[in-house]
Amino acid sequence: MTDKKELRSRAWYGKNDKDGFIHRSWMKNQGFPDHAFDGRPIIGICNTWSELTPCNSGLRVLAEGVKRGVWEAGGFPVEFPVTSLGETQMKPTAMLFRNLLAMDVEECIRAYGIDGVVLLGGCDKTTPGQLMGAASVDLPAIVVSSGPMLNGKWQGKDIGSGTDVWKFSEAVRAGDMTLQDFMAAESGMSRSAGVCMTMGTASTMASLVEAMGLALPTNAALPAVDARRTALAHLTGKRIVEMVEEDLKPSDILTKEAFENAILANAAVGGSTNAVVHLLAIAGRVGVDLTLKDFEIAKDIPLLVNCMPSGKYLMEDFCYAGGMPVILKELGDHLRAAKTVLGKDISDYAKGAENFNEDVIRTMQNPLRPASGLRVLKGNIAPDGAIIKPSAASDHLLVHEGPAHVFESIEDLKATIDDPDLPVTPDTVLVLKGCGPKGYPGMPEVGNMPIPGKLVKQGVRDMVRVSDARMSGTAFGTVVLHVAPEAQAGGPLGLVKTGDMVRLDTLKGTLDILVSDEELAVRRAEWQAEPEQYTRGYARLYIDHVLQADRGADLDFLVGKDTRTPWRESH
Ligand SMILES: CC(C)(O)[C@@H](O)C(=O)O
Repeated sequence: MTDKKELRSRAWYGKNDKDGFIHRSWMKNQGFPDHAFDGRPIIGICNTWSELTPCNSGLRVLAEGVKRGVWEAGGFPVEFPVTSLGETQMKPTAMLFRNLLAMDVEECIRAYGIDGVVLLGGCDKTTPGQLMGAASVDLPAIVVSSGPMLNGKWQGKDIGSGTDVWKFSEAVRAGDMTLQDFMAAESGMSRSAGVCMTMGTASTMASLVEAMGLALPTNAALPAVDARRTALAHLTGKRIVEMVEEDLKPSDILTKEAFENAILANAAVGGSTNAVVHLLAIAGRVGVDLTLKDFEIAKDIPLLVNCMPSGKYLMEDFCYAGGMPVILKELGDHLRAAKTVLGKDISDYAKGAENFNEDVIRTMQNPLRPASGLRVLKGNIAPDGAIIKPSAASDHLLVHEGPAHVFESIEDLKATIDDPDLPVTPDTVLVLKGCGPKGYPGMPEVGNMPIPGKLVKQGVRDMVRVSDARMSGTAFGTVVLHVAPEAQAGGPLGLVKTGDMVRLDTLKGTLDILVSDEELAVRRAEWQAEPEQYTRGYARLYIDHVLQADRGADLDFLVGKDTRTPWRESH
């Protein structure tokens, strides 16, 4: 007799009837011996590898590392593919499909006879999509991230994914860089497997995964092609078998405190604004009451990681300086008590951490910026909130008043932004509508609008920009994002007109247009939503059910979880 809980996989592979025969026999066509089905933990390796997701192109190697570890620990590893989302390849935006991936992951984990799962992801949306899906089933789960690409190199200098693309393309528009050089830089920027080697969204999410204790220490920063990442995958395979034995589930790890640690860490690393929608969506799955207001806990956390876009180095440098364990050590008492995949407190990740380069990883006493947390804004054009990343903004624009120039759509922006007669000055506030979850659809990374051509040529590099869009985690500028509700959902952003005075006060946390309520009521009565362009399939489902940015842009019917094991057989 044993008091051990019967493994979930026994409902598939532990039966001596027709159903057990079917489940085992067909699996045996891959050469798995009888003892693979002897009651050992079966570990799913949920792989988002795809040639169309360059960030995840190294995941096949890591999957093999995980398998070695699972076998070594006495488990049985089975790899399965799920939808993969190539951030830089998908139109209109990979974000449209994050919830589709989450559904795919959730349904696969639930439908298959596995006891625990290793999530192999890394590209921006694959990390949150996998976590959302896994949290909704709540089997033991652990992450291995793709890891960043090697530092970009070009003309003897380090160049960073995304961040330098935005800089170079503005330089071309300003006439400061030749098109030939621009094209040549492309090959030097992406030199190995892995995700953006700036602190973009992918590395941000990997850093937060580590800060939430969902992956083994050092997972965030080890370069994708560093052999130590394959060793980490091996160790992760060993650990997930133990986690199944301990019944250590996402709901044990993803507490409110873990989300608070992610928010604190996001400030310290100068992380992506996209973390906000992803953390809110993951929290919704596990039933943690996380709101935009909770992001304010980090407003006085200093910027410690000197990586682009907020600083100058890249992820390889961050890794060699000591990586996330050093950040967790610096955060020290700010960190909340929270259990990790190791079954211990998160503070355990910081033990033995050593800072090998205090310019790359600053100390609390000598930060890059004294306060780095994202700021939440509210006001008459963002009643449910908007966000701004002060560490990537220009100090002189953080409190600003100026006339709006409105782009009614992304097409309007693209057609007019380089018009030499565009009526804008450096004080103008650029406002873009129609780029929220329903509007685009999918809430793309277009919030960091280009500076109007005539101003770029005058040397202007930043202006206040406001939209219902997101922006790349690698981008910079005084950019107000995620305005909720979005214009297409009837939010007051849709009522802004060119010439309205806009007041941004990042210090007070406000964003308003100086237009009377009466005038706004008149405009509202005349307002009409744009005609829908996506009328079928998943996009239709998405538009009908997506929640606004302040609720993580999940689908309304995916919030929460269902931890039941399917009880009906397939034959
Ligand atoms: C650079 C990208 C594609 O925009 C994204 O990966 C991000 O960091 O947000």
